[in-house]
Amino acid sequence: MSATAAALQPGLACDPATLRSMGYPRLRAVAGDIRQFLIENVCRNGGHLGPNLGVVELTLALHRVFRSPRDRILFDTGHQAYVHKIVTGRQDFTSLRLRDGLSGYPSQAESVHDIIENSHASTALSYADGFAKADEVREIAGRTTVAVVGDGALTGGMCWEALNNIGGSSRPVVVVLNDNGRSYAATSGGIADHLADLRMGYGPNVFEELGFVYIGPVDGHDLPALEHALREARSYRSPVVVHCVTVKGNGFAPAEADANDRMHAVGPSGSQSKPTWTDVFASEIVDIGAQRDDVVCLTASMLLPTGLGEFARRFPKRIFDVGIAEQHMVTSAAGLAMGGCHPVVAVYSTFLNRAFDQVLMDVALHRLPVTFVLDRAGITGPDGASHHGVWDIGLMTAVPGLRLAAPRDPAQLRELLREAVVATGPTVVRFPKASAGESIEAIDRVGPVDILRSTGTDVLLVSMGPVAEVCLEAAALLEAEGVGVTVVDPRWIVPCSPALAALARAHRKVFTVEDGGREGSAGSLLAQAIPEIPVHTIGYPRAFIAHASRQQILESHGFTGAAIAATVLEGQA
Ligand SMILES: Cc1ncc(C[n+]2csc(CCOP(=O)(O)OP(=O)(O)O)c2C)c(N)n1
Ligand SMILES: CC(=O)[C@@H](O)[C@H](O)COP(=O)(O)O
Ligand SMILES: [Mg+2]
Repeated sequence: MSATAAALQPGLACDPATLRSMGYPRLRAVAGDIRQFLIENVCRNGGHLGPNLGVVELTLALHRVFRSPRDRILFDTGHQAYVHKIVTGRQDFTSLRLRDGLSGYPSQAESVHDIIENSHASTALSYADGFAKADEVREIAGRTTVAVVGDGALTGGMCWEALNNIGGSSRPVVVVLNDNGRSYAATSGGIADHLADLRMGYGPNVFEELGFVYIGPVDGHDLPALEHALREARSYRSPVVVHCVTVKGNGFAPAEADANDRMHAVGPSGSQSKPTWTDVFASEIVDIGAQRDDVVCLTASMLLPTGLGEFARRFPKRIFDVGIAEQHMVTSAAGLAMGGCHPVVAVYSTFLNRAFDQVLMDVALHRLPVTFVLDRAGITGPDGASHHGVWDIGLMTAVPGLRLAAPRDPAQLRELLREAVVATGPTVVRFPKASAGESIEAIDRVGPVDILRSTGTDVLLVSMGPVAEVCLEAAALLEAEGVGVTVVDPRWIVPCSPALAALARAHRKVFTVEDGGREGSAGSLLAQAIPEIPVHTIGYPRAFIAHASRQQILESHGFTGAAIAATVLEGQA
């Protein structure tokens, strides 16, 4: 019987205890129901379909062999934890990734079975190392720490730092390698080649060399084989790697046939796709690449999501996919720059967080011409707190010599990207996960600063990035209240330009609006430049912001014309 669209067939108990009481025929039927449930619900609401279809049997086996939450089951990245949620009491996916609904990642608030909420890859083995050490220090025996890590995540350096610490110890850690041969695209490089050898059953085994017992390759869709391997792993009471071979998108032909990414992440059904900021970048970087043969592009396993697909097709010798390895990517870009290239590092804002030291000490300290293109900057939405790109401005304001641009529209993205790739030092260009919108013309330009509207000097409204439309709406509302407003767009928001400071000094009050955190904001740089004039910064609080749609979060944080106008009027008082 196929599962209903809203929830698994009522009464289909598939909690861990019930799962343990089932025979394999019944289990296989449950696996089929779960697969159908995932297809119906994720295709409707959006989410990570391919990864979860690939771990149905694996997750059932994990919960039959290990006793969560006493045994911890950690999911690396967490995008593949839907089945885990279904078997731990959360079978209504109608609210998946919606405001106040089910998170698309493990959530401690949802269940005692959920542990890692961070959606950044390659962390689970380090958590496992810590948990196992804590049990040893506290002399808690008899439980196992299990970490499920994908072959893509395994290309992340943190995994190998953790393997170095876990291997050879006597701590009961079971690493379940979910090897489907893909990140988004097929994984490549030395680790991928080694895993391919192991999948064929031959070759020296890196895990054994590091002090692990290696069990595998195991068919990741064969329930008896999986359980046998996991029971054996549990029995060793020492570090073990169980190498499971799975199929991303298993059981759903359109996913299995998806050459790009096996339906890694699908949008809500019926969602219209207007040209996005990523599309604008994707076309401009190809034009730049055609004119500049020193321009090379780098991605951390996200070639298509960051818009580099066409660049890769046109310039196959000038594209580098380094795996999920942002720290390495940045310092490799530093090497490329020292070697005479102009690297363009395309990365989601939130994932650059982990490469801050590399930006600071490997790129900026050497004053290198590297351009960072930060997609998904600002609020992203359904992926929740660890995916919002709200820290990049604050981090980058601390980097000496680095300049950061926040385009307001497609035309400015093209213009600022071209300015960035001819800069002699490090530059950043950031834009959100959103449709690119219409161009917003300037009425004048003072130095690098665009004047968008000017009806008086009571208030200077500084629009930074994709907020010009709501700033202009606010200005119209304020003018109706008799407040004279000038709206400007600095374009380069870090560091604060003298032209912007001079404009601000000609006004009574200054308000800045930016799609980023208030702490360390570009607005705070302006405030430091003009201490004699009050500057009010509109941005996000120093908080982790829960998942909802981008628009819902923008509105709830005052990013509307009316709310900005009200803030200005209050500030005027
Ligand atoms: C640090 C970091 N970089 C990039 C991403 C984006 N991302 C999410 S899932 C994924 C691929 C993960 O591949 P794998 O670990 O093999 O899991 P699978 O989807 O194949 O199950 C990537 C690159 C991320 N979550 N974290
Ligand atoms: C889990 C992960 O990090 C990515 O799959 C992310 O969910 C993709 O985000 P976008 O949908 O914004 O590309
Ligand atoms: Mg994978």
